[in-house]
Amino acid sequence: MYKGNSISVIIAAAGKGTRLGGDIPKQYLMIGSKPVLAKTLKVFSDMDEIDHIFIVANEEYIKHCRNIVGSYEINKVRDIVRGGCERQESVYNALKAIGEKCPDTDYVLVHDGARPFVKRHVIHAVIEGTVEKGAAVPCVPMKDSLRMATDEVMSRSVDRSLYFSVQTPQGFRKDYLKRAYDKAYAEGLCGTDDASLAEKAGYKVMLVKGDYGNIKITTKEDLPMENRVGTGFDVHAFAEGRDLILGGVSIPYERGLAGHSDADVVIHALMDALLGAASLGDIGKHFPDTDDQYRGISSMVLLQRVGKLLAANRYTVINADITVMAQAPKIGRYTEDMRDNIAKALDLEKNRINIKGTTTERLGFVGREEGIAAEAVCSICR
Ligand SMILES: Nc1ccn([C@@H]2O[C@H](COP(=O)(O)OP(=O)(O)OP(=O)(O)O)[C@@H](O)[C@H]2O)c(=O)n1
Ligand SMILES: C[C@](O)(CO)[C@H](O)COP(=O)(O)O
Repeated sequence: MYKGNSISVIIAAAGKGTRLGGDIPKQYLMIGSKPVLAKTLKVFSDMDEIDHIFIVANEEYIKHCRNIVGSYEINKVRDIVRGGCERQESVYNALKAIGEKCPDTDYVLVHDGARPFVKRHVIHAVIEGTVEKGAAVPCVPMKDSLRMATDEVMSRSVDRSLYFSVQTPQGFRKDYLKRAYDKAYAEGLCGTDDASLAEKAGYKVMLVKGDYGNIKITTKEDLPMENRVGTGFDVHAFAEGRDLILGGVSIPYERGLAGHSDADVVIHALMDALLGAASLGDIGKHFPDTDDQYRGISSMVLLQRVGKLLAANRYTVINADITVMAQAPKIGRYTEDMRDNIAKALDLEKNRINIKGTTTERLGFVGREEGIAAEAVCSICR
């Protein structure tokens, strides 16, 4: 209860997300460990000022919505209402549900399910404005210069200080919003937001301070970047009669490394780091040493495949840092060529790859020159 008033929130989440594209509507995409819609709902559900939440969802996602409400412990959800073809129709359906299920509601906030970054201070400002003036919307000043297209090729500048970008939640006295929507429905009026319908019904709308971070996820550029790290470690023993291949470079030495493939320990550590960062398992899973097709294969070929696999999962490699532990031979003079090879296989700039060599001061199996070990750390994003 907010100062003796009951507040219901409509979360409009019945859109298809056509401008963003993809297999599922944007409100169900994951941001970190939570779906967009769960993040949005949680903000309102955790606020004492909010009494009731009504979600609007596409018919085929109502069950999924119910699961989100249960899994992410969203409280105060009174109904999940079927959406309409347009946002306006979806909100109207929820408004009718509020009338039936929570008739005690004094104020209604309407918020886009696709605005998960809304902050409490914006919601507070909207509530205060709504209680004071009957209708309030959050907005932010335009940052870019504005031009109005006058025909297909020409345009003229516009005074941007007169214009604001409007966000949600938009708050209204319930009777104002109901009247505005009833009128719009009866007269076939349309608006891109709730405030425009309230205005068409003759109500004045107060502007309150929004937040530039309160974006509506609309196109793929609006999705936050996901950064991940991975580590990889590999060891191969020296063997007589084999070539020594490190980072795709054939290094002149009296022995090579034993293995099913070319035993390029540097590339193996790197591939495990990349696969690990993307939660795609490890090289044993993708290129098992029980499979004859990988006998003697160049690890650079496998690295290219790992790069493609990451790209297919929309990951981009940011950088990789590799430490090669070898008592002998000294690898310093070959690291530039290794970096070139790796950058080429992953289609990256060379400065995203670093390779360092170290001895182990004659300690352990590396120190006894029984084999070579490599460790890789990488970071990827999507
Ligand atoms: N019929 C609709 C259309 C939209 N919305 C919701 O209204 C909000 C703002 O709409 P928009 O960004 O246009 O979402 P979509 O309609 O999904 O996007 P697009 O126009 O790209 O298809 C979103 O949370 C969306 O789920 C809704 O509840 N019902
Ligand atoms: C309601 C809204 O988010 C306010 O900015 C916006 O009007 C929705 O417009 P859309 O065309 O449905 O994206």
